[in-house]
Amino acid sequence: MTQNTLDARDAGTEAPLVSVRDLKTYYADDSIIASKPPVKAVDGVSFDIYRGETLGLVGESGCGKSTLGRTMLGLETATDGDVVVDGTNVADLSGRERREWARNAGMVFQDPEESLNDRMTIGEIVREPLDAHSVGTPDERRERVRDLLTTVGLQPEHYYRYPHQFSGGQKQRIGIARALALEPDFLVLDEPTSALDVSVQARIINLLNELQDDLGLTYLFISHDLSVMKHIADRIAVMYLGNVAELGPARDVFDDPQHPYTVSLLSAVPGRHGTDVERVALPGTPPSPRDPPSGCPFNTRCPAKIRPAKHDDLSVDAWDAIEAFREVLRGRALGQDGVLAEVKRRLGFVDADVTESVDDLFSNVEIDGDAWAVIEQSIDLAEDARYADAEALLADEFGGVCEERDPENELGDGRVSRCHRHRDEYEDVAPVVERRRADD
Ligand SMILES: Nc1ncnc2c1ncn2[C@@H]1O[C@H](COP(=O)(O)OP(=O)(O)OP(=O)(O)O)[C@@H](O)[C@H]1O
Repeated sequence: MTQNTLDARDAGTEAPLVSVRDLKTYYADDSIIASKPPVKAVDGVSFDIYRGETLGLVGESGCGKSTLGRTMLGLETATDGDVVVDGTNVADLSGRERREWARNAGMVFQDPEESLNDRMTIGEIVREPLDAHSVGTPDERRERVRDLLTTVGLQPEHYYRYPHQFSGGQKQRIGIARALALEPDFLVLDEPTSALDVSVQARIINLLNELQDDLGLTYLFISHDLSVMKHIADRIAVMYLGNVAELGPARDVFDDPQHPYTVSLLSAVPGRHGTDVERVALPGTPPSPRDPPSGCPFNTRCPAKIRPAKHDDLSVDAWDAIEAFREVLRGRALGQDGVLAEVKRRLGFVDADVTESVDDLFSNVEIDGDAWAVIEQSIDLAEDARYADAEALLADEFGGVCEERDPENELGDGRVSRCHRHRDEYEDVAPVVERRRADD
């Protein structure tokens, strides 16, 4: 990206190529028997992508990256919100217009093995979009394919070969040539290097960077791997459970992460800037996108969660035990069949698994006074299979602001970090994470 582009954006005079506003993509459960809540794969995402830039989208598996990319291309239908490309709302397009939009955008997929049809020649694979849109004469199309093969670093003679004759990196070049066939302005690159060896990854990233400069392309580059982003992204959006937790210029996100989730992701990148950043291990697993937590989506695993002041004296071990017990309760509440639970309650059933979890979690930690009284009440409810009530009691007592309210973006200057800790009344993220890690 040029300095002029950056200046224009800073001055607010450059219009974005793509604007995503409060985008939601939910997958409904179609089964008639036991219908569950929808999977909230993308749950209220907003950002802009400017012409000629690469926005890196990073996050753990299942956080909604692919769904977001596919929705932006009109390959999934948004449940709510807008994707506006060059002033046109993708959701409003239909028929011919949607085909036209598809022409101006393309997608490169993770696994070149799977995305290339082994029974077609390379020429046919790359030519397919040109044939589908009846671009030029057959001779012109063949010529264009030969040019495209050269553009991505292959040979025109490869036209009549088959995918199995190529290496992983070469196959990804074929996938890129195909995505470029219709001269798109905007490309979604979904983990395009994840299936490749590190040295091949670097070559594909170089190719993508060169193509961007030569053809003025705009990229959404999806990866679960933050270290890859360093080599390609101008800005980075960090996604967690269907939401963007943090977004900012790549260098700022790397050098000065603001959101606790980014802090923990970065701590897992080996040898970051040669520093010896200690790893922040996240407890538990991401919650189900069918049943995201209330308040901040990251609150169930956050290493900097704001705790209610009245329980300031509880140790890190005590908090870990309480959070782990709450996760057990949430899991059981989610898997609970209402009728079966009612029958168990009436029969005076005691949930032995809960008793075992309680022994496991609480036998070696000290929790006294009011806090323990509430935990005991919750254990009684859980042993009666009243998991949701047990969890609600703990949420009331130990929840705090992170569970009560979804944080807004609390930063300015082109950066986003949705965390309550950026407000003046709370201590900053970094010292809290550091202290809790030291106490661990
Ligand atoms: N067609 C579908 N029907 C129902 N649920 C889906 C569908 N596609 C994705 N999901 C669910 O939506 C959530 C987000 O999935 P998505 O593939 O977008 O995440 P991701 O971050 O790209 O993960 P990965 O890196 O593993 O591909 C997951 O819980 C996934 O199981």
